[in-house]
Amino acid sequence: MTENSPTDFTTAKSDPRTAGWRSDELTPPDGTAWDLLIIGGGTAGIVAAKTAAGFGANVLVVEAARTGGDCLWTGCVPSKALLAAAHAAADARTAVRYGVHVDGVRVDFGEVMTHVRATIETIEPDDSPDTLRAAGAHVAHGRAKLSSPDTAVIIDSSPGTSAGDGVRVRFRHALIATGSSPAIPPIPGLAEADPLTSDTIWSLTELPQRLLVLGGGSIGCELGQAFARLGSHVSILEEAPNLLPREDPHAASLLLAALADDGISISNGARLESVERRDNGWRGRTSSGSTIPFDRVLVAVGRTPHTADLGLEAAGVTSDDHGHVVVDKQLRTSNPRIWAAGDVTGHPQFTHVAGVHGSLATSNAILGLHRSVDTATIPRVTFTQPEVAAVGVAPDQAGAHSGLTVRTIDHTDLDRAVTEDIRRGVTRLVLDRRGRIVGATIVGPRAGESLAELVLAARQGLRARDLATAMHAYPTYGDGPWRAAIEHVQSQLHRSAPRSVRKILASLARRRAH
Ligand SMILES: Cc1cc2nc3c(=O)[nH]c(=O)nc-3n(C[C@H](O)[C@H](O)[C@H](O)COP(=O)(O)OP(=O)(O)OC[C@H]3O[C@@H](n4cnc5c(N)ncnc54)[C@H](O)[C@@H]3O)c2cc1C
Ligand SMILES: NC(=O)c1ccc[n+]([C@@H]2O[C@H](COP(=O)([O-])OP(=O)(O)OC[C@H]3O[C@@H](n4cnc5c(N)ncnc54)[C@H](O)[C@@H]3O)[C@@H](O)[C@H]2O)c1
Repeated sequence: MTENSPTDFTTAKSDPRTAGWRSDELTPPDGTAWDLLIIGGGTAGIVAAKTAAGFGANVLVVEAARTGGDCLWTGCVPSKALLAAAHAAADARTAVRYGVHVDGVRVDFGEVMTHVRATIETIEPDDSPDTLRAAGAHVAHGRAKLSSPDTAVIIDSSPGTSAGDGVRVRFRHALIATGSSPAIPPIPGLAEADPLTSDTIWSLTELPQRLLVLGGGSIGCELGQAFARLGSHVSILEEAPNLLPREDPHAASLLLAALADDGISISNGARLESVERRDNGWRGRTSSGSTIPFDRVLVAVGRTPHTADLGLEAAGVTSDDHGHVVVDKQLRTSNPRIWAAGDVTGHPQFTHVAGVHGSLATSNAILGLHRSVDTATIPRVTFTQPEVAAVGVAPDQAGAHSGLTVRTIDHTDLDRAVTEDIRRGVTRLVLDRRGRIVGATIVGPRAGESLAELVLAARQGLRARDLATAMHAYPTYGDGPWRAAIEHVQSQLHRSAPRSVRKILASLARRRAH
């Protein structure tokens, strides 16, 4: 796998190449060592910098490109802005099912991308160098490389500056928060087809007519659906038997049906073997013997951590076979002075994880705390329509653990889903022997929002009966988890209650259903 380097996307203020970023003095205020040197100014680095400055520490953030990182410039923010436009187009086209006729839906891709850029520019000030300085951190533009267990060299990489030997800085603690880049598999002919990635797709000025998406994970499904709804003919090729292979297969099958409704051709269980040029574009050959014609290909097969040229060895920091920095539960590396946070650690790659990591590692480093990361209740949401949201144990994994029960509520007769005529969806709760919620998967509109109470429940060890006794507003999608919890409580009562009580419960359940 090779790495792609990020490309320019906007001309917003925190891009040093367009705004003449000013680097702060690299000598620490006490003249000896920085309390915390942060390498990388993405989500993990930014949260760490604000946390450390809040503790009164002398903190220096070194960022090689633009503060804000992947999430702001090429990840969550542009992808959700693009999806908002795509979903609006699809809603307009399908409004006819409510008797609302929206004739002649036309997508202007240039205007869609203007909306995407405007979204970034609105959020960008939260992550800018000036905001970090206002919080009390020092910010430098440059590439940092660890040079010993307590020093790093910072090389200014702004255009017009000569690389030179760089400036050596000393630190009491350092945080590696260098993130990751899209991986490109070595497939014959792929490089010649100038593959797009989540870094470069934002520079498109025209909608590709035929887009091949390699990988049916979060990026492949989100961007595949976005481009299909904006007007591209999209094919998704996923080597695993299901889309979103980390999620419950039932959830994946509902998403597959929705993507097929968008006109997307999906090939599961097949690999791309080679790519060759054709007169009118490109053609991919798959391991199942089929061919896929396309104009552009988007590669979304996972990510490579940024550790290749970081001086890990000189600093005594261990990395694993994939290049991820190895950390313990407290996010400390094999060098006790050095910590790591976010995508570079190999923990689930989400902005909320990067942010929590940044705060936790900094508190442990600066205050000497021993807080551990919670890996059991990390929420994950794929922002397709329908959304696929999950936390904890996936329902299909429940069988692998003893004593777990799955409660499933199909959305076909969930009143809110019926009123909106969006009945393709499901809520599944995974409960342990004591009825505690240890996992949940929801597919449907705003599933990410519905998930929040289940994340809290799983984190706090709440039981189905706690959820069942909390009144939920009618009609909401929150009815899905509520009904699943009630169903569980009822089944437990049925098991233990005498026949007369069971009859009363059954009649109550019947009345509730009417
Ligand atoms: C298309 C897409 C959509 C996504 N959508 C979501 C979503 O909806 N929700 C969600 O939770 N997550 C989403 N993610 C994932 C999320 O963007 C990442 O998990 C998150 O941004 C990781 O943050 P980070 O701070 O670890 O790394 P990054 O944001 O990558 O920051 C690392 C920074 O370090 C800098 N750097 C690297 N090496 C050096 C060096 N040697 N010296 C100095 N600086 C250096 C880089 O320039 C970069 O700015 C998405 C990702 C993609 C690609
Ligand atoms: N909504 C969100 O939170 C969100 C959205 C986008 C990205 N992300 C984060 O970004 C990370 C990277 O996203 P991603 O989609 O690149 O990775 P991913 O790991 O989510 O999915 C990659 C997919 O590509 C498949 N694959 C791998 N090699 C392949 C090959 N040669 N041919 C065909 N398929 C192949 C894998 O089986 C997998 O399903 C995700 O893990 C996620 O954490 C999050």
